[in-house]
Amino acid sequence: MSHKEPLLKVENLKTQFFTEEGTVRAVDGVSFEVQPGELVGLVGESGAGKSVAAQSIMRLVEEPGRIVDGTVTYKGRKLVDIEERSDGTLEESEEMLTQQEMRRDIRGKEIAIIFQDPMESLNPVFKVGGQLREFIELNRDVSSAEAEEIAVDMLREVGIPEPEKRYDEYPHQFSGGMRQRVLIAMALACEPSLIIADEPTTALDVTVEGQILDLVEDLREKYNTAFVWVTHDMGVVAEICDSVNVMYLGEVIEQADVEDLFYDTKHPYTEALLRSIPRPDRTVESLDPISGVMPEAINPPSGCRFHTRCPEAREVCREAHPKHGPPEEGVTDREAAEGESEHLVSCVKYENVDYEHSEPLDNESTEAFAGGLSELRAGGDDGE
Ligand SMILES: Nc1ncnc2c1ncn2[C@@H]1O[C@H](COP(=O)(O)OP(=O)(O)OP(=O)(O)O)[C@@H](O)[C@H]1O
Repeated sequence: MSHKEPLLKVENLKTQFFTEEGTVRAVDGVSFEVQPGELVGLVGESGAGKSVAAQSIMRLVEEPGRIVDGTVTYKGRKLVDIEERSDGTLEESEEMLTQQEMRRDIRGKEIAIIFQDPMESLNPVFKVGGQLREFIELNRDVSSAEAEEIAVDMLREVGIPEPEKRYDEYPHQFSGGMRQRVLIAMALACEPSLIIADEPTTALDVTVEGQILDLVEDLREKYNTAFVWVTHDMGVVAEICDSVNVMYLGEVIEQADVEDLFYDTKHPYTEALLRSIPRPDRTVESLDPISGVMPEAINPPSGCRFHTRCPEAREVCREAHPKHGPPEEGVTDREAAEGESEHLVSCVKYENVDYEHSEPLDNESTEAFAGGLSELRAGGDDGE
């Protein structure tokens, strides 16, 4: 979203799962950028496609999933460069890195990933220090003794008390927060330029989450590491993100700097997400969960995908798929989107179509308040 050369550029990324029930369009034309040292949020409800987008960047999508289109450029190298031909077959460019090159040059060293559940990433039968040391040895050109030294330093760096002693302990001897710190240590161990963090604090209680977010802020300043931060929690977004991509059913529907997103909100979905969390400038009484449950990504609604739940939906939203562009002056084509405005939104009400004259859709009667977004509300409530 800026004229500088970004660290990471994701363009029109599409990832689908080919299941017996049909094709799941998990990520459906997502574009965003990450500048060096920037913390970029990917936010949205469960099933929006955040995790699959994160996995796609690292080429870690598993069967029956496949990246079917798009480009991911990192420091000028093509992590993904796939084009869907008109006959539906896929063409990978020659520039696209092989899986071997991804393993050798990118994963761990250049881009590290932190998952929500540290127990998935840490082997319970090996000591924490040994796992950390092995990872460092594998990815950096150092001896075993040097790797051990770096590992202990990293444990200290992420705030683990008595790191020499904890080095010799097993994962189950660490609390959830401490385990997450170990994963952050592991992610940082090879001094990557980018860390992709997939809901790394969701399982933690609010106090520990706050400590981890503070730690990430400190480390980011020290190492100038950029982050892509996947979360469903707007409270987390407010606390640490520089810029934000709001996802709904596989699409980014609003992207902006964090201040603009919160104080100059454009998309009714973002508005709804923000209403569902407590904020200092709004009373708790006004908390309002989003009505309805997110539809399936196999059969996304026609037109604007949010129209079935949108309080501002009109007839036209059922038919017209909104373009992604700056909200001002109804500018909608991609050239304009790449111009001045850094705030992009996909909503028909900002386009020069017949929104004004279109009949409102009565969503409240068609979609009962089904109590969707319980997860989001829980995140928000905890944040109080
Ligand atoms: N292995 C799979 N097979 C089929 N569909 C999948 C698979 N993995 C993900 N999906 C589908 O892809 C879509 C996006 O899922 P994704 O996990 O990225 O959502 P998310 O926004 O990260 O939500 P969550 O926070 O629940 O992980 C969903 O519709 C999901 O059901």
